[in-house]
Amino acid sequence: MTAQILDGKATAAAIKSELTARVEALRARGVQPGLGTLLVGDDVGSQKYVAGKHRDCAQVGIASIQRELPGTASQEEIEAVVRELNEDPACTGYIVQLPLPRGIDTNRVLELMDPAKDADGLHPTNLGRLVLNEPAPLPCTPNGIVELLRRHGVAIDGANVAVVGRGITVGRSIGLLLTRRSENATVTLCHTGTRDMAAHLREADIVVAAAGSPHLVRPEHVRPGAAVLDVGVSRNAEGRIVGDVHPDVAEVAGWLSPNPGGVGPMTRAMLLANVVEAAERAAGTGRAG
Ligand SMILES: Nc1nc2c(c(=O)[nH]1)N[C@@H](CN(C=O)c1ccc(C(=O)N[C@@H](CCC(=O)O)C(=O)O)cc1)CN2
Repeated sequence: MTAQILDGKATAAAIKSELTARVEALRARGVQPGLGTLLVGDDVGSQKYVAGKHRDCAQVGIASIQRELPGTASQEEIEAVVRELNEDPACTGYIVQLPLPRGIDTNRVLELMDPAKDADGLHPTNLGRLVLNEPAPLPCTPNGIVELLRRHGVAIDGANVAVVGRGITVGRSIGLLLTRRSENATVTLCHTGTRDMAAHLREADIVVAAAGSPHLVRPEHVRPGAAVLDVGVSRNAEGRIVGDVHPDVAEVAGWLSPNPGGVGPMTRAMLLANVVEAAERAAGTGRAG
């Protein structure tokens, strides 16, 4: 068996073209959505992701507001920019690029954000709304994974899903999405304390590998025909991306997301979707109420 590709690049392009039409409709009503980003420090990966987010904005007609601080910035300096973005009327939604430098209290920064402008869906109020099944911006990578599976016709309803990794942007939040009635999956969250990860993975119809551990998921861990999503990003000596999924998994899986070209572009597309949805909600034309 050679797995079919869960093509994030092509799917994100289709979503962006749908969003372009929605942004045009907003602009026709005098509403200009604007995405703000706060990048702290000089991590090359983070710089690249933020640059990609602003390129996407330009493509779909969303305005860009870019704020940068050096890696030496204090908690107070970071919080001052967050307050500015909360107040800036041109910024209809924004993100704080993660991770923040060591020594910064990330939760305090996220909690200071205006939840109505939280384009990442990571503010505690919005994560709480997700738990309560109330309308909220959804965390971008989990939402991108759900959309990628849906648009490729992979069944989620009733599926056993094994997630590897308990980080805030993916592992901890994806279970909240996938166990909603609308998705209806059964989710097992594996982490470094899990006794027999292989046993959980072998039971899964869908595997989400988000541990940041190169080639952690190997062919012998995967049930033939399963869908495997490779979210982890590590870099080799040449700076190339190495995912969490061993390339030989393609011989066993039914579906596989490439890395790069899978979940990354979907993360960016769903960020734009959150910005557009928030602007639509504010303009009284929202889909999500
Ligand atoms: N505030 C946030 N911080 C972080 C998030 C997040 O959702 N919100 N997720 C990740 C990084 N991330 C988004 O910020 C992200 C990761 C990867 C990509 C992407 O498009 N990757 C490309 C490859 C790019 C490359 O060559 O390096 C791909 O997969 O094809 C976009 C966004 C952590 N931080």
